[in-house]
Amino acid sequence: MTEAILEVEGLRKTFGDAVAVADVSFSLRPGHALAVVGESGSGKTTVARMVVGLERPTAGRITACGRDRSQPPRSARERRRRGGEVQIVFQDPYSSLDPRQSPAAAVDEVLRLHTSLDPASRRRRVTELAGLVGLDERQMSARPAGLSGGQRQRVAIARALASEPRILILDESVAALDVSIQAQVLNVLTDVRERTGVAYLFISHDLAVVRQVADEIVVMRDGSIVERGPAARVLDEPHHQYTRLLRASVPGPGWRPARRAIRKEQEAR
Ligand SMILES: Nc1ncnc2c1ncn2[C@@H]1O[C@H](COP(=O)(O)OP(=O)(O)OP(=O)(O)O)[C@@H](O)[C@H]1O
Repeated sequence: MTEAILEVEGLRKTFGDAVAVADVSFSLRPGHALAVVGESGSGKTTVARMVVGLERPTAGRITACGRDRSQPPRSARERRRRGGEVQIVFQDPYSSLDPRQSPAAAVDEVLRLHTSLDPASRRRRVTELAGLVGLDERQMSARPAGLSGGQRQRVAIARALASEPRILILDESVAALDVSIQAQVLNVLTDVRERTGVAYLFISHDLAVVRQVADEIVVMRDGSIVERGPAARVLDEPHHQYTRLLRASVPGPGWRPARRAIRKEQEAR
């Protein structure tokens, strides 16, 4: 079995008396996509923030690319290396970009920080990354205000990929987009994974979205994992009642109000 690119063991985070993440363990294989699902407040974002280094774990271990990152980095170099290995794309494409900076300049900034490419090679790489996410030259030199939500999220993905991360965390990255635009960005993510071999940690409350991208799923409730397994199995034959509840609350073909769905499940057992 391939060694995990990301390993999380016994991860815990408390804020004062509040337990945001109780005890979470999972692993992600290179090039795979693991979704962390759960309703609002279940601790998904806190897990993502700890993995990328924005939040310090109260307990537990995070190993990415074979190196421990449970403790803060000891040097600027270490910080930069960690930043290169794991990148994150947030939910809100409107606030995640500098309004004064063109997408090309934003991507170039990351290339300058994380690579030793000369200016001409950086320009070529900016064009390559733009192609990877489906943005043209005009869009790459526009101001973010002149781009649509989907285009901005493509910029955020291109910028995140500029450091050639092995792991990309997508924290509700398509949640703010219209359904048709969501589908386009999810297609971009599928292409990117195929072409680069990057692994995804995909945080979402939306099971319909998760179905399109994830190989495996962990289901979080109140800071703990209540179910895990291959995506199709968890979505089509959930073992845990909470997963059934989540699934039942997704409007779509066969949708029923959650309470009734749960009662029916219980009656059927
Ligand atoms: N900085 C913080 N200070 C205090 N409590 C926090 C902080 N960050 C998160 N929490 C709490 O931790 C719990 C988990 O929050 P988290 O954002 O990780 O959940 P989530 O599943 O990602 O939900 P959402 O999708 O709404 O962001 C919540 O009860 C939240 O209020």
